[in-house]
Amino acid sequence: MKRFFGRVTMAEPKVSEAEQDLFGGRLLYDMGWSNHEHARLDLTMSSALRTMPKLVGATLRIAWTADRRALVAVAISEIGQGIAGAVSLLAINAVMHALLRGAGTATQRVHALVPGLLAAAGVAVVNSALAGWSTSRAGRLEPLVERIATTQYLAAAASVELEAIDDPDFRRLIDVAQYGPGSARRMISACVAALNGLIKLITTAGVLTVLHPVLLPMLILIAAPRGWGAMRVAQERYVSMMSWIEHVRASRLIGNLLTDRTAAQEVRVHAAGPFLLGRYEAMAESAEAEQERLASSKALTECVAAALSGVAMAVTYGTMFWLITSGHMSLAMAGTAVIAVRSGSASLGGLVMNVNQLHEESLYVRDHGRFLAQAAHRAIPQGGAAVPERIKEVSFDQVTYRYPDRDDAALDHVTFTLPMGSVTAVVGENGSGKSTLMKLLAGLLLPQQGTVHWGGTAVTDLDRTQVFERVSLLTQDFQRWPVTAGMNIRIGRPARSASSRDLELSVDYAGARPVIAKLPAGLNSLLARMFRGAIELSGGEWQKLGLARTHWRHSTSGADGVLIVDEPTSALDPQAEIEAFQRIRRLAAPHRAVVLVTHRMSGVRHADHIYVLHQGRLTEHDTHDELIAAGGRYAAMFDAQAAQYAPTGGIPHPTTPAVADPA
Ligand SMILES: Nc1ncnc2c1ncn2[C@@H]1O[C@H](COP(=O)(O)OP(=O)(O)OP(=O)(O)O)[C@@H](O)[C@H]1O
Repeated sequence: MKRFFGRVTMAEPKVSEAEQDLFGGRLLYDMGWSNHEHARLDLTMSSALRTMPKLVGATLRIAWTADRRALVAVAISEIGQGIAGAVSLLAINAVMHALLRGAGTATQRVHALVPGLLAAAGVAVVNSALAGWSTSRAGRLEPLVERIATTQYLAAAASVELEAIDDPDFRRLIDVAQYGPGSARRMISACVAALNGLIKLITTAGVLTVLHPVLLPMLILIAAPRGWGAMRVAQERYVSMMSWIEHVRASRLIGNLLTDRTAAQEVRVHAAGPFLLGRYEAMAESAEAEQERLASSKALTECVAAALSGVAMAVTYGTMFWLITSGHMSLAMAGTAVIAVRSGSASLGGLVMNVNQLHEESLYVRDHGRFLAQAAHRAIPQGGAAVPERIKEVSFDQVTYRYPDRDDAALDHVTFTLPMGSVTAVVGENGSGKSTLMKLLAGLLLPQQGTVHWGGTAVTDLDRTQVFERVSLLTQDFQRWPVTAGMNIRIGRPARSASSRDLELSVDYAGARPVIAKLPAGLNSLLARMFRGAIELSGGEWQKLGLARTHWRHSTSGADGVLIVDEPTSALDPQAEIEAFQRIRRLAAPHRAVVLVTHRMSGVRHADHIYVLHQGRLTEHDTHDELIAAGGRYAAMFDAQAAQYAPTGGIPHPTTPAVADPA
């Protein structure tokens, strides 16, 4: 009994040898939608019904704002179909009466059938017209609702502070909310189907009650086991899915690695391919066994449900037989009742399934709503003071910043000034806080302590959109947009239209002319490997395009601003690197402050100011010559790199392998 009626539980799937080997144990994805585990497991009819109105209401509100006429049309046509169903039952009842209880000759009785049959045919025509109307209107609403929900999602994600994007909890919410729009779309069809089922059920129940009050509980008795069966199968499926989801994803991850482009070389040369394929097969086999178990369990549950429903059906027909023989019900009435019971039980079974689906989808719609609310809370504030055309300098005053999930500050009481027209270099070991400093400078992060001033005004009081307007970024992981080469440059200031000729200056500035000359359609060549005919550039060629983009952005603004260049030359050959540093230096103009972050000490020496960061603190500050003379951390870093090029530099000899080759 407990097997069928107890709570659905499942043993934790055994960690396969392959998972143990590859991941060191069970893989737990840091994905938001595993948050649904508890909500999904709580998938009982009562909990589904309790939360339903609010969640359905949220989707219907989107539909209402999207196209209220279409929504009203769907509602009217569904209600109309329900009424048509009831009228059709009454017409059938009239036909039964004329056939079984009518007086007169056979011809006269057949004639008496005609009005009832005509009414039934008319109702069927109206019913299918209404169904068509509903389908067409719902077909308009569904994509509209999905589009609105998707646009809301994308707009909200793009408008939040960078800090929110770095926050793991918020990232999880972004992950899970992406399923909301698709669910909202499916909720429309599930709502329509549920409304249809509900109205049909109410009208059938009404007709049955008119025929004989005892038939209504009988109807519920017949449909209830099927509803229970559907719910039970769904619960088992969810429990299994939630228990196996990590396993399935892990095997998919392994499978993807075998086709992945970046892994392709090692898959072949290191023979990682056959190794991973073996692990993939082992993991897939255990997932298949679970699918088989689930299918057998479903078959068994459905058999039990059908048997219970059959028993209830037999009791109903037995009761009807007794009612007929005891003279409480006419034969004609019984005929109508049989039809009503059959259509009513189908409606009830369908309704249970639809409510079930609504509940499932509504979990994702709820996450979508939660994401929109939190994103609004964490959005970059609109408005603020205008940034003056001339600001003379940008300065940091005792600025401290700590990432949300970190104990130590990435930047600790940092104070410095960037005058317009200067080139400032920031150096320091990995993780010393250079990139964080750049994000604060760009207004992407706000200090938790201290102030960043643009001119005389704190960045927190300024209109952030205007602050962003004054910043140009060229970071080591700059965006390689999957668009044409020309658009990859123009997108530095996308609002401004530009012809190929307009972009030429930037192309020349970045030394990218040979790169463009090699492309089949010049600036019009598509740089997106996923599309047919697109071209792939090398890392260094991409960096030249990135530099051209930065130039385009700067050359299209005359106001005071900051150019942030973070490791711009990591992929350039030595000659291109020297030229790139010279170009970056030339970018310092009276109305521009250039900030350069690099580990290449040769590119730093000509900067006007050099700041050394160590564990989030500014430890040294001066010109190259002064810092070398001081013999501190900067001098040590410079000497270490210079020593690599010294003729006497020792090259380590090959050593005996630490792990002996197997004999
Ligand atoms: N998004 C983030 N979330 C949490 N911690 C971060 C994040 N970004 C950086 N950190 C941490 O902040 C510290 C400073 O990182 P940052 O990237 O600013 O260093 P960096 O000097 O630019 O390093 P590198 O030279 O390697 O690029 C590091 O300890 C790093 O792990």
